[in-house]
Order: sequence, then C-alpha cells, then structure tokens
Amino acid sequence: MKSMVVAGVMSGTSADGVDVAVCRISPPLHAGGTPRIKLLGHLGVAYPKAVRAAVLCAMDADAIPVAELARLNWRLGEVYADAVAKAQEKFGVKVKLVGCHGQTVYHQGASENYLGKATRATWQMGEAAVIAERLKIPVVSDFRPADLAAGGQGAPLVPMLDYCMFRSAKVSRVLLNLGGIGNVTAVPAEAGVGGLMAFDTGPGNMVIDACMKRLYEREFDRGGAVARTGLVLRDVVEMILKEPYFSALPPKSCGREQFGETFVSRFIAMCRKAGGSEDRDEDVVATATALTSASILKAYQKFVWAHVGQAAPLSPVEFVVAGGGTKNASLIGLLTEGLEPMGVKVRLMEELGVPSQAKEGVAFALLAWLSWHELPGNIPAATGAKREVILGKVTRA
Ligand SMILES: Nc1ncnc2c1ncn2[C@@H]1O[C@H](COP(=O)(O)OP(=O)(O)OP(=O)(O)O)[C@@H](O)[C@H]1O
Ligand SMILES: CC(=O)N[C@H]1[C@@H]2OC[C@@H](O2)[C@@H](O)[C@@H]1O[C@H](C)C(=O)O
Repeated sequence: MKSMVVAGVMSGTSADGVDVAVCRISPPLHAGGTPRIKLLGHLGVAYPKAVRAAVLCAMDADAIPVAELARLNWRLGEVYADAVAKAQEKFGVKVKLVGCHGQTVYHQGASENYLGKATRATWQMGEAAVIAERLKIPVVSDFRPADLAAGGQGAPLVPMLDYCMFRSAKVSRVLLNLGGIGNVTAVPAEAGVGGLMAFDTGPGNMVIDACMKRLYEREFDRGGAVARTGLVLRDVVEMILKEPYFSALPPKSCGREQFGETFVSRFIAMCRKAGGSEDRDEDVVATATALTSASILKAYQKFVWAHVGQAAPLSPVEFVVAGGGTKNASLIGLLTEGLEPMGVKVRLMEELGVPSQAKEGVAFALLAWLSWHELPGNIPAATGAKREVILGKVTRA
C-alpha cells in the first residue's frame, strides 16, 4: 500500500456541478487501522448551463433518445477531466489517481420485478476513459454497482469516510449530508465498522430547490430567506411524513425517483389546497423546508436515537452537518431547534476540519484509493449488502 495524491470527483443529485477534493491518502499506521486522509484542496465547478439542463432532463425523462444519453456520458467525461485539470493547476500537485463518482441519472436501490426477475439498477454517467486519456491518470469510477450486485442498495457509500475520518472514542457522531438528498451516518462512540447505521433520510435540498425553481425561477433559497418569510402548512408536513419511505426500515436509499418533479407537483398541489385562498408562494417554500427538517428529525427519533443509545448509552451525541444545505439558515435553524432539546449538539462539518462542500469528494478519493489497493469500500451495515466488496471499475491511463 502506498501514499498517493488522489482527486475525488463528486457531482450529486442537485446536479449543480462538480466538487473536486484533492487528498493525500496514506496507509494505516498499524494493522487493523484505517487509511489516513489529508485534504490538500477543494474546488467547486458549476456545470455549464446547457450540461445542467441536459442532466436534469435525463434524470426526469420518461423517454429520452439513446443518442442523448450516450453523448451526455461522453460530455460529462470532458466536464470531469476539465475539473480535475483545473484542480491540479490550482493546488500545484500531480494527481496519481482519480475517483470519479459520476452523475447519477437513475437509482433504484430496492429490488423490483423487471421482465420477470427481481432487479435493482443504478447508473452513474461520465466516461472515465475521457478523464484517463486526457489527464494520463488512472481512474476508478462506477462505485455503486458492485455493492448493488452483492445485494446492497449501492448507497450510501460515504459511511466509509465517516468511519475512517470522524469516529471518536468519546462522542457518538451522527453525520448528515444535506445535498439534493439527505443522508445520515451514525457512528456510535468506540463503534467498530459493523456498529454503523446509515441511510438516506429523504429530501435534502431537492424539494426546496424545485419549489424555488417553479415559483421564483431561482435555483435555490439563498440563506433560507424565502422560507423565513413564509408560514408552514403543518398538515401537509404531517400528511407527507406518513408516506412509506419515511417509516421504512434502513437500509434504504432514494433519489429523484422518489422526490423529483412528480413528487414536487403533488407537494405543491397539497400546499395550495391546504392554504386555500391564503396560500402564498413563500408558504410553499417554508413548508418544503419544514418537511425536509421534519423528515430528518423523524429519522433521528425513529431509528438513529435508539441505535446510538444502545451502542454507546453514556456518550454525548454530536450531529455534524455537511453539504450545500448548511448554507440554508432556515433549515439549519429548524434542525437545531429540534435536536438541541434532545441533548444533541449540532455542529458544522467545517468545525471538524473539512469544508462542507468537499466532504463527498473526499469520500470518493478514499474509495478510489481503497479500490486501487483491492480493499473493500462498502459498509454492509450501511448499504445492506451481503458482504464487503471492492468497489468500482479501473480505467488505466
Ligand atoms: N447559499 C445557499 N443558500 C441556501 N442553499 C444553498 C446555498 N448554496 C447551496 N445551497 C443548496 O445546496 C445544494 C447543493 O448542495 P450539494 O452540492 O451538497 O449537493 P449535491 O452534492 O448535489 O447532493 P447529494 O449529496 O444529494 O449528492 C443547492 O442545490 C442548494 O439547494
Ligand atoms: C444513488 C446516488 O447517487 N445516491 C446519492 C444521493 O445523494 C445523497 C444520497 O443520495 C446518497 O445515497 C448518495 O450519495 C452519497 C455520496 C453516498 O453514497 O453516500
């Protein structure tokens, strides 16, 4: 095993762009230890407007020409190669390995009958060969299928990073990422890797963003300012929280398939009905924000609290939030109001030394390093896989 400079490249379900985290990953100091991770630099690059539109179109399409998908795969390869090239230049380092998550355009983590056989499916786009050829660096890509094939949900994969980088002997940590989707990893104090619990809680910023787009023609609710001026339609929040995803036992994962455009149309219609003549656009955004926070609090109370309490009953609990949603003060305010009375301390990822936007990129740098060394990267307790597997496919330079 060797120490390597690895670029982790993440583009999430918000489809807003690419985060590149350039990291030095080094072998564990002793047998049974975990790799050491040092973030050297983080760069966020927005998708070109037309690329973003094509990605969103592919994600939401019921039908789309195969040519469009094939070309998008290659175009995204160029976008990722550009982003890594920029990061190398900016941080003045030579990257030795790239871990490229790609763009999820479809994800179905649970089995469903398809053409007469129970089938799961996941698809992350972005042609790795383009990156390897242009930068002359080997690339690990397509991280999710191996876990899926081993009976897992193929997500979440960030728990390996949470375990390696943020476990503590003294405090239990619950790590929440507020991207398009919300996902948590609970790492009880002193837990081994089998003691983790992780799953997708439901929408992160996805529903808020879609409401902002439809009602205000803006990409997101900057700082949570619109939500702050609206009134929450409590009945809508309560009704939606009764839907099966929020009560389903982990492991579970979700995406635009559950909380994309179809969901948002239904959600807005419910808000309009509940608000009657009083209903205003800002109330819809406030309700989307309250729903997001309530779904996370429900996940905490229903699943995480008992898990952490049983594994480490005497340890204090920290709730550490990362992802773009940390910039939404209304959302963070609601989460803090809900968690602090339960004795849970809310912190931002930055306080643990990693910029909120960089964390998922760091995770894919670590996962690439593990795959390169033929080490498993999934955590069966998180994904539900039958076994630990080596993730990803390697494209040689
Ligand atoms: N200043 C801001 N105010 C409010 N929200 C913001 C701000 N900046 C970013 N966001 C939110 O963060 C989102 C992007 O978050 P992030 O980049 O973590 O998501 P992602 O990586 O696409 O998601 P995922 O974790 O689901 O894969 C934006 O779509 C927006 O909703
Ligand atoms: C299929 C897919 O792309 N899932 C993403 C998505 O975005 C957040 C949540 O849903 C999580 O399950 C996952 O990403 C992170 C990086 C993960 O695998 O941990």
